Amino acid sequence: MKPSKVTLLNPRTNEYEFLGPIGASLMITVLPGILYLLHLGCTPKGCPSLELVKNLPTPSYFISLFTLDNFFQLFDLHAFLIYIAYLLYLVVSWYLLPGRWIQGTTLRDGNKLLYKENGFKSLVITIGGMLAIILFKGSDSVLFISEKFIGLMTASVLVSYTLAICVYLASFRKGYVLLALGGNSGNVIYDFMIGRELNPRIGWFDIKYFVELRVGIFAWVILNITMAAKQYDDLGDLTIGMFLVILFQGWYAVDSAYNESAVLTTMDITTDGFGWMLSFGNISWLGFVYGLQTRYLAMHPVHLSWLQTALIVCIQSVGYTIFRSANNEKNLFRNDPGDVRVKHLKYITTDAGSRLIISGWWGRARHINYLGDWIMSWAWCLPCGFDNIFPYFYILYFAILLIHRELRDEEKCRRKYGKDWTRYCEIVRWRIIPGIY
Ligand SMILES: NC(=O)C1=CN([C@@H]2O[C@H](COP(=O)(O)OP(=O)(O)OC[C@H]3O[C@@H](n4cnc5c(N)ncnc54)[C@H](OP(=O)(O)O)[C@@H]3O)[C@@H](O)[C@H]2O)C=CC1
Ligand SMILES: CC(C)=CCC[C@@H](C)[C@H]1CC=C2C3=C(CC[C@@]21C)[C@@]1(C)CC[C@H](O)C(C)(C)[C@@H]1CC3
Repeated sequence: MKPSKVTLLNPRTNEYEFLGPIGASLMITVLPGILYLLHLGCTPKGCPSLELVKNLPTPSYFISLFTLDNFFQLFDLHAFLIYIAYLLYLVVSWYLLPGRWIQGTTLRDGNKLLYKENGFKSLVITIGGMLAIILFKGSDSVLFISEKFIGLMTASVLVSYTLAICVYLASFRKGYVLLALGGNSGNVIYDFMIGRELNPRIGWFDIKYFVELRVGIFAWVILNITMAAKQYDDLGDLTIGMFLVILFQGWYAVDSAYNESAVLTTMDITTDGFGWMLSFGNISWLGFVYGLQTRYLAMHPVHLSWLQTALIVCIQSVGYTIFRSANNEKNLFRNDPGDVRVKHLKYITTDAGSRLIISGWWGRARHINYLGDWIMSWAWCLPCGFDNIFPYFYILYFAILLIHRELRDEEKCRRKYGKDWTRYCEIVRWRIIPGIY
């Protein structure tokens, strides 16, 4: 019998990533443990806390974290309701705020989806609202968020797992469903982790796009402002280190929202299904790990010298310049190669139709933008001083993420461009760090 169009569009694939079902099982169980370890292990009394040092995280210690008693200590109904109210706020602001409807890239079924672009407006209003509350009602008016940090984090974990389960189950509904090529292996654990449906939607509401650019990033910014308010409430002043971190990370978040349409060409939107990885990764990991430094500084203020401050500002400036100019160069070249700012760039044509830049930033390394992003992570961590390694976890995590992401992107491009990609790699030999890697 001739396979249906849907079957042809959703071929079964057994090429695993992330070490397949075993890797997926480890991610789904261990990463939440690391999330709690980072925050339960860092307290005002110590970071890591003496309790943690005594109970070194052996497997049995990890398992002991997941007892029902511990869960009910971590679960706070009031915090859960606050988090649900936060999600409702995000959905209502997406719905009510005006915004352009922009097209995504062409899907393999030939369709193009529309996305509402109003994230920047929504984030600016959210930041403005937070600052207005602190200005008019005092820094202590938002401290309930800091006091309920673990409860809010638990709420985010519950929401991320619930959302991933619901989207996974909905991907088996009757009718036409476009699956992610890498998320249709048939292995439940793996497909649940990597994401089975490519673009799960409720009407015009794109779940992946909304989660990718709102839930985690907005929580990150709100928690950072809250930690700064806590430090101000404790000290009567803000240390320069805290100021730098909330400025740099707030800038990164606003920059992401300002360049919202750029996310439509990332592999998360074009290739990956929406599963546990993007659900937990955005909602809980981005939301509660990316602000590790401000939570540390709220508990353990660090005073920087002007020379240290100047050095950190330089590092951020170098990182952001590489990050932003490299991303702009590619995005501009792809959208309008005749633009005066990019028409000088050299490129190679490919049988796939896209052009690959071989000069400028993209002639230095195949993912020079990742290098800029990682350099910025140093500027986010150095303000925490050198008394403790906890805040520097982000640098290690991010290096692993970007190296792995580059390998995934390389595989995607090799499949797409074939010999043209080999030719491109002979011209642009370095992956991320020119002359090194
Ligand atoms: N803070 C965080 O946690 C994270 C941040 N990021 C950041 O997001 C940004 C985007 O990264 P990412 O989503 O991985 O995608 P990239 O912006 O790196 O784009 C990769 C794609 O660009 C195209 N491309 C590759 N080489 C060339 C070239 N020489 N000329 C033209 N086009 C080229 C290919 O797509 P095509 O098929 O169109 O050719 C490739 O798949 C990065 O700056 C990264 O640092 C990313 C992940 C996590
Ligand atoms: C621990 C775990 C499950 C990791 C999953 C990885 C995710 C944390 C990241 C995968 C891709 C991401 C992107 C961003 C944040 C982190 C995750 C979700 C991003 C939204 C950050 C801001 C950038 O400007 C971006 C929009 C380009 C980026 C998109 C990818």
